[in-house]
Amino acid sequence: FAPSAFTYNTMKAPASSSSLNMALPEGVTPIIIGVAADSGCGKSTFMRRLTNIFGGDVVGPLGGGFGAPGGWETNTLVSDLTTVICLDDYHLNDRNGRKVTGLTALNPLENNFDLMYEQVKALKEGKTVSKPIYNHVNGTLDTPETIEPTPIIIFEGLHPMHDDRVRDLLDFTLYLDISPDVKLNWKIQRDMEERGHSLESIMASIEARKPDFDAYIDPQKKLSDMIIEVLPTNLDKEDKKTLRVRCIQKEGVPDFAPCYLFDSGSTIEWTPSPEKLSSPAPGIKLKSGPEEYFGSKCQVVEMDGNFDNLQELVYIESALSNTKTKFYGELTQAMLALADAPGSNNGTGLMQTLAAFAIRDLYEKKSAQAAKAKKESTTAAAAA
Ligand SMILES: Nc1ncnc2c1ncn2[C@@H]1O[C@H](COP(=O)(O)OP(=O)(O)OP(=O)(O)O)[C@@H](O)[C@H]1O
Ligand SMILES: O=C(CO)[C@H](O)[C@H](O)COP(=O)(O)O
Repeated sequence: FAPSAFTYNTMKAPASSSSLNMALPEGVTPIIIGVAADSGCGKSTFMRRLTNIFGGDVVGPLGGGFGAPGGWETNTLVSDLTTVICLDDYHLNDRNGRKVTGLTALNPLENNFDLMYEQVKALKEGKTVSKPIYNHVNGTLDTPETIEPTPIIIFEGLHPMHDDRVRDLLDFTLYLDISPDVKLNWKIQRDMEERGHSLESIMASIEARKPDFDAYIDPQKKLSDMIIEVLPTNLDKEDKKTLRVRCIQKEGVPDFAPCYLFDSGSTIEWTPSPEKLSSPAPGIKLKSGPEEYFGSKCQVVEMDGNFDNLQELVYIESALSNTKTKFYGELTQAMLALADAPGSNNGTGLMQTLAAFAIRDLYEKKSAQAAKAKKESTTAAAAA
């Protein structure tokens, strides 16, 4: 049984709190990434792309054994280098408790930011923590699980950037900004077609969450280093399925150089040759250039439309610079490895994969800096 990030919300952790993930190498400070999005906006899919880039087996939460008698639900996903922690685990009250307060889980008052801060800080310092678990099946707060730090720790969920103390600890932040129409389509696909919910209940749930989403979740996009915006296509106003995806990358983020098409600083609109990249109607168009996003200077790469043949993506890869890949074709290869994942024929998969390479690059730069600093301090100590 090979676990995938698609299943991690329902995996069972072993009753034991032992962990099989790789110990943190001496002197390495974990890098901490925040990924913010509403529920049902593609976080699990993105996590799957990210852990795929880092390689190593996804050993399952706390080292496998899930499904063991007496195991419990966990939201944590552990692989060799990465640990993905779901911030739902920091809900203050269980589902019944929220019925009493009358507040939604999106409201900051329903989340324990003091504990979140303490645990993000401890993990960043290389310490082990005992983290609560929010059980989405029962709506209960379950027995905490032991989390040991790995070199990369990802905090994904509703509020990674809401609390200043937590935000200051994050080395890189990402927001998945899914437009309301697209969000509804994805919800219908999952909750109606796969989970048997009615259209009315899906619409009612989105409506009920909207005020708190607007007040507490959406504002985090302004604070993010990278925003992946998913919108309906501009190529055909009648087309409700095709997506336009924009990767908004802030300038001036330490150790992060934005990706662009053809020429840095230029504004480019590009319709790839249909001989080299076949696409179904309404076609495909790319753009790249500098923009302002809520007062910050950014570099934006955009793809509108779908492609027919994933192998041909290498043509687009050849036009992209600063992808942080290690060899030509690695981007296409990473997309091909997860060809079955949602968004593999459009800009959502492409931009998520670019984000994953950016995070790998950041990790490698920070590790190299830590190794250099350690060597210098050892040399200085020996000389003294
Ligand atoms: N790029 C995409 N293209 C098309 N559909 C997508 C894409 N990403 C996600 N979806 C759809 O949205 C659904 C939710 O995606 P996913 O489970 O990754 O979101 P999530 O943010 O992890 O959700 P939750 O927080 O509720 O667990 C998927 O089942 C799929 O139907
Ligand atoms: O927004 C959510 C997840 O990101 C959930 O609504 C929240 O965690 C509460 O969960 P549930 O609805 O299963 O009680």
